[in-house]
Amino acid sequence: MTTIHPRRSVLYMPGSNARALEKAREIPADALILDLEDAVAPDVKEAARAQVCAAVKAGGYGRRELVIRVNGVDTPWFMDDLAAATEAKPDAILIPKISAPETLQQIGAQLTGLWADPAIRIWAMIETPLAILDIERIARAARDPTTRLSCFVMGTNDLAKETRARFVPGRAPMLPWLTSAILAARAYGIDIVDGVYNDLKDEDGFRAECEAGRDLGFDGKTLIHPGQVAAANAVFAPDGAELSRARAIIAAFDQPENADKGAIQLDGRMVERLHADMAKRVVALGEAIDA
Ligand SMILES: CC(C)(COP(=O)(O)OP(=O)(O)OC[C@H]1O[C@@H](n2cnc3c(N)ncnc32)[C@H](O)[C@@H]1OP(=O)(O)O)[C@@H](O)C(=O)NCCC(=O)NCCSC(=O)C[C@H](O)C(=O)O
Ligand SMILES: [Mg+2]
Repeated sequence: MTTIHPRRSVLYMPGSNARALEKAREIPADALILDLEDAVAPDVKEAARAQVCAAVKAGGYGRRELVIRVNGVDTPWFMDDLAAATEAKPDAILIPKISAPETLQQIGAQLTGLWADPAIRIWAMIETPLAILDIERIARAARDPTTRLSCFVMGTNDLAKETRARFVPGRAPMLPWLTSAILAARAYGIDIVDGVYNDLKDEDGFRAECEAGRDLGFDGKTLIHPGQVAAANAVFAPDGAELSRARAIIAAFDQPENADKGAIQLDGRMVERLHADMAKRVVALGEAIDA
C-alpha cells in the first residue's frame, strides 16, 4: 500500500499575515496552505512571498504538510513565486486555476529548469468551468511524472463566481462537478480535498458539509480558520466503530478456514476481499493519523 498522508484538514492562511504563519506552528491541521494568491492584496505580493518562503525555510511546523499557493500562471508574479517557492522547498506548490493538462506539463518543465527538489509535489486548484469540462485529461497528467501532480483542491468560491451557481445547503448545483473531479482523481491515483466553507460562525452547517464531502469520497476539506480544524479532523478520520469493523474484516479473512473464500458472512453482512482491501486502508489511515 502506498504511503498515506492524512489530509483531513488543510488550512489556508494569507501569506501576508505574519501572526497566522506563526500561530500555524501550533494548529493541529494536517496541511497548511500558505497563500500568495487571493488572500494577498497586489501591493503586498512581494512581501508576502518573502515572508512565506522564510517561514517554510525556518520550519518548526512538525508533521504538517506545507504547501505554498502561488499566483496564477498568467499573472506577473507567477515565475518569481515559482522560483522562490522551489528554493524554499515546501512539500507541495499549489497552482490556482488549472484548466488544461498542458499547463501542468509546462510547469513541470519549468521546475526541471529550476532544478527543483524532486520531492516537491504539485497540487492543482480545480476551480474553473474549463477544468471541470476537461477533468479527466487534467487528472491523467499525473501519469506523466514530470508534472509531479499529486492532489486536486476544489475551489468552490471561484466555481461559484464563474458559473453563478449559488451556495445552498447540500450544494446540489455543484455536486456533478465535485463528483466528476473525485472520479477523475481516483481514476489516476491522486488525492482530492474539498472546497472551503465561508460561514465561520455556522458550526452545524460546516460539519454537515464536511460529512457530505467525506461521504462523496474527499480526503479532507480546505479550511479558512483555525476554528474549523477540530471538526474536519474528526469527520474525516475513521471513528472507533469503523476501525473495529475494519480490523474484524481483516481478521476474518486471515482465518485458515476462509483462505480459499472470496466472500464470507460477518455479523450478518456479506464481505468480500475487496472489503478487506478497503479495511486495510481504513486501518492504515487511522495509524497514519495516530502517528
Ligand atoms: C477570515 C479571516 C480574515 C478572519 O480573521 P480574523 O478576523 O482575524 O479571525 P479571528 O479573530 O477569529 O482569529 C482568531 C485568531 O486566529 C488567527 N487566524 C485566523 N485565521 C487564521 C488562519 N487562516 N490561519 C492561521 N491563523 C488564523 C488570527 O490571527 C487570530 O490569532 P490571534 O491574534 O492569536 O488571536 C481569517 O481567518 C483568514 O484570513 N482566513 C484565511 C483566508 C484565506 O486564506 N483565503 C484564501 C483561501 S480561500 C480560497 O481562495 C479558496 C479557493 O481558491 C476558491 O476559489 O474557493
Ligand atoms: Mg480560488
